[in-house]
Amino acid sequence: MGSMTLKGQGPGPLPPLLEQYVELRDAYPDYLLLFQVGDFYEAFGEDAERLSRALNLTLTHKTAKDFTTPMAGIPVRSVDVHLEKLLKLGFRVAVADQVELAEEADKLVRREVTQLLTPGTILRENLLKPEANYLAAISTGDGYGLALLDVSTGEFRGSVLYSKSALYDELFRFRPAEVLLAPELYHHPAFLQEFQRRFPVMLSEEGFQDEVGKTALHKQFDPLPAGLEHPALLRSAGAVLAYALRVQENGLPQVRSFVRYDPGAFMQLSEATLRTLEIFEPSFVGDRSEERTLLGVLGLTRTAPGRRLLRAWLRHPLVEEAPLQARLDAVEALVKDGVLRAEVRKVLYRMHDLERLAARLLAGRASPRDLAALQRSLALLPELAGLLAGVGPLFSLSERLPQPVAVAEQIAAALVEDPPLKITDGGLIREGFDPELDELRQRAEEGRAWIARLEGEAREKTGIPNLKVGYNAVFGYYLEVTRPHYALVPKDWRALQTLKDRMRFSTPELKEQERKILQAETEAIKREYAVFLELREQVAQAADEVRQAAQVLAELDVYAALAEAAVEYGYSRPRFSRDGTLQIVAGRHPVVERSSPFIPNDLSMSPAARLLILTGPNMAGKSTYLRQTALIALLAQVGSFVPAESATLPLFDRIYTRIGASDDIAGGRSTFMVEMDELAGILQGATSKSLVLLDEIGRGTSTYDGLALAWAACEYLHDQVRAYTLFATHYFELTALPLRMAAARNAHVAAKEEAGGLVFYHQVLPGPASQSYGLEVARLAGLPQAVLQRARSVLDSLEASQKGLSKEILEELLQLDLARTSPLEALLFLRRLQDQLRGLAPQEAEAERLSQV
Ligand SMILES: Nc1ncnc2c1ncn2[C@@H]1O[C@H](COP(=O)(O)OP(=O)(O)OP(=O)(O)O)[C@@H](O)[C@H]1O
Repeated sequence: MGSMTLKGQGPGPLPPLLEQYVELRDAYPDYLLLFQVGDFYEAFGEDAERLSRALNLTLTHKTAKDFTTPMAGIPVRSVDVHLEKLLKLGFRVAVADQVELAEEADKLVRREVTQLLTPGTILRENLLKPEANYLAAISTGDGYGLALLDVSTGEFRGSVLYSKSALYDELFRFRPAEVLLAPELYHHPAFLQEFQRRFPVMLSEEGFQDEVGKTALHKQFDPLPAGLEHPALLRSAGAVLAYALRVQENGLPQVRSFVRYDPGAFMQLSEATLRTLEIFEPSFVGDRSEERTLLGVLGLTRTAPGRRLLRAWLRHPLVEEAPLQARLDAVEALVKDGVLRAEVRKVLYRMHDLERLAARLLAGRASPRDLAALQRSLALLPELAGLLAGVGPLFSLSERLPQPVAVAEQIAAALVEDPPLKITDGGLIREGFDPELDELRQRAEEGRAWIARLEGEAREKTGIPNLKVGYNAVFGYYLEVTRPHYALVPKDWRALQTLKDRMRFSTPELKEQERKILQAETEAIKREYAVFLELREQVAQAADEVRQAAQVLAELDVYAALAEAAVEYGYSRPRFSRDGTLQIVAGRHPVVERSSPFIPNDLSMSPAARLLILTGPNMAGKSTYLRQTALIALLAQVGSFVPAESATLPLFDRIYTRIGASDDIAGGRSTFMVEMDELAGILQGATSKSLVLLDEIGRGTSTYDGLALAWAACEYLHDQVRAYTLFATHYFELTALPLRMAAARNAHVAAKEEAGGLVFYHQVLPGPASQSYGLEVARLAGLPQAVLQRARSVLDSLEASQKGLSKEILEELLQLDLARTSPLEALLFLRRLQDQLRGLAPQEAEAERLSQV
């Protein structure tokens, strides 16, 4: 319990309302408490300040006798919007509702915390994005145990990672909304700092206390699922579950299994690769538009589960050929049959998010509308299965597609067509479904019919021609008589209300009928509620089937989306080579080509030609070429068609990219440090089956250091690692590498200097570039003339002083035939080289030597 204090001013005691607030607030110390006061959720004191800052709300003050404290509030009716923002900002929120009616004005009503919300455990549909929403936990002990839980679908999985960088890469793929760290990590300042920098999400060490995790696991699963034998994984899985159970107090019946997966079964994609390839998000900070990402271009799915699956496939490409061919077969079938594709996508468009629906069903939280949506979706399944049945590669989908027809029929028989959202207001259940309900409704109906007849009968009996029967909320049913006819009102009528020119009456019979109607109606609503709960429970029996249907549909949706993209954008089916051949004909960058005309380019590599040195002026298109190569390889291993006329590729185990400068100023690391860090990771991790893309390595330091590092890295990749490497560089010196390395080649991106300046062809051709056009690009960018002129003269003198140094010396060395060189000749040759390297002309060199004698 807290200290019962509230930031404020004045000597007075806390008023009772605030005392109640402080008590609840202190019971949930790590949460931001939203405290219902009538139509508003309020926060007070410091929390009011936090809330107003977070949501940009006006800060007011709550004032009592001799006491005042800051106050901020949000209207109850728009709470969802604000909750969504708070969760996104990483808050945990406790919602305290008034749980009794305010009967007297001054009485303090009871309030209780009715909901806990944290970013990683959201179940409420209107607070969720279509994307998966993961809660992650990490602990150590013979590697890192990583557990991930998506409460909204029940997906529960985990893995063991054996290095910190592998852990980060994996986390970066899943992008958890909230992370629990075991105490040994949470209290490790260096780790915590680095972690927070990389993943600015809600962090805590909760769920790891003593045995709560184990207890939670044993309660959830009996026996424990396989895969939890690893101690660190067991701890993390337990923590995730315990934490989620604390928030979702009604339990997590939607969590039915745990899957331990092996990251080695997928292509490794480092965090840098996911970023630089702009698969999910544009890397340019100022640009948040998703269109500029691979997902933005390919994301033609029509259902939420399909969208989540596409994301999952993109972040975990496969490394085995057989399943990829199966995916490609399915995509191809839908590419070839445009009518089928259109039909399938049309049906999918009408499907609801069955995956989350199944989770809500299991959690006992499905609303009448959920069931109606389920029914409509299930009713589409036979049609879909029919569409797929005749199509070879899609046949297995149709076979795996369950047909819970009985459930759909049951819902259709029980539920009205367009049910209300709430289950407590009645109007849910069809006539003729439940005899008891029908009877209650019948009774109410009889009462209403009696009242309907009453008007005519009473007019006749009393002779009051304009007598009316009416209803209002305060008095119930009444008979209304206007002033001129007051004398005709029978004695036994009881006056209810007198208005200006009319009076309202009741009779014992009317009251009796009214009571009957009311009672029948109340009971009917109760009965409807019970019937609905029963229906929901029965439907929940089919939740596993619904979930499986959702999975099959998601897969179909992804195939159809990939096929749609393939047709729409002119992609072709990739082939996989066994001998390591890589042959891309007319490859394109899938995202860049969407927004501007694009020049396709070829690429040809093999184990015998696996290092490509790519030169060319700035802006020529070097990094675009590197990126498109990576994207084509990635798409192929997702099972998608690729943006190329044709493409044959080896199956890569990893894609590494080191492209563009990514500063990490917040993390206190220079551009160069980040670059070297990433390079180190690549050189350590890459294998002969990896695709490595390096752009201007060594740029961040002095020219010679940079050149030397670039050179050495190339050599290492060529000789030791033997990875497929594309190396884009401005160091012209590196174009000499192919002279010395058997499997290295030169290529350049063509540009030509013309009268008007530099013309870019964006065309990749064999051989090195003729020169670097840095100054020309600078001129295009509009650098002042004076600066350009000065740069030109500096460049001239630099070039003069280096003249002959690299190219000529290398040439001479290479041409020297040692078998025919005497020791003296060799010595003289060496001296001449040394003089040249020192930058001395022959006469100067002679003079210097004489002076030394
Ligand atoms: N094949 C292509 N067809 C059409 N436009 C292209 C092509 N390749 C690149 N571009 C365009 O040219 C511009 C420069 O491309 P890119 O960034 O790849 O050049 P770069 O050679 O890597 O430059 P720098 O050396 O300055 O990094 C981009 O705007 C890109 O859209």
